[in-house]
Amino acid sequence: MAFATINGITVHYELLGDVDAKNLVVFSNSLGTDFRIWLPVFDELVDDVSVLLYDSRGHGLTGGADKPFGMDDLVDDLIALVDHVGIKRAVFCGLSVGGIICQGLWKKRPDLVRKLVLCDTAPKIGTAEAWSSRIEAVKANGLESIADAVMERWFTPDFHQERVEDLAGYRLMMMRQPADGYNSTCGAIRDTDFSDVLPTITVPTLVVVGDQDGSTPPELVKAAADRIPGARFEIIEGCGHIPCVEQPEQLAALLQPFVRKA
Ligand SMILES: O=C(O)CCC(=O)CC(=O)O
Repeated sequence: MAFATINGITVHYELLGDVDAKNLVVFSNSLGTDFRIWLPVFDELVDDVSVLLYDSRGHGLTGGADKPFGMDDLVDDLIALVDHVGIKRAVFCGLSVGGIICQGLWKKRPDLVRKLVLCDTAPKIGTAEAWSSRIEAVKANGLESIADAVMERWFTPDFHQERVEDLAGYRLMMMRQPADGYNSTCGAIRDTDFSDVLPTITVPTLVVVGDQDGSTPPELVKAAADRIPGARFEIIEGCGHIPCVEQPEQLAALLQPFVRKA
């Protein structure tokens, strides 16, 4: 558990392994989660893969929820954290809004990126109307009022039935995010479209999606992969929006050889 002051806010991060490791992966979390979503994947990784985990602005133990922020802030935080830790180049793996942040990182600082792993993400997610009405619902009635609908999108019916305790835990994780941080992140997603960035990506890129993702469906994610020259697209079976939680073995089995390949 480590903290740094980055761009005027406290950022919570964890470096597991060696900052100079060739196989270093930086993970960026999704809306309504903190970096613990990646721990089931970390458990599957072999010794020569090191990881940097962090909570994005307005989420987890990272500050910044008290002032409005946008995608530029989220991308600048990742760049500043990577510089702070002393990483020269790494594989960046982002889930959903975390994947959008990684696209923004590629746009601003391609020198930092060895490879990209984009999970359940797209250059543009959802419509402006849907994001604005979600923000209004959270302002009016809090995160609990949307929690059940979010869980339907995050996890498959099998997960709901068979992993009742985990479902309750991840529901709590979502509801414990600061509502203002959640809403600023919704606004950042609403106001971002990196469609023109994808064709500029020149590093090896792996794009994955859960076959039952209710937030960023396979067609949307496949369309994103199709815009990235040479990108590999893979579907994770029996999985909703959060493969690192629902199918960590399948995600690790794709991620690990991709990261380790010279
Ligand atoms: O998960 C994200 O980062 C954004 C996509 C989304 O809407 C997730 C959800 O369904 O709440």
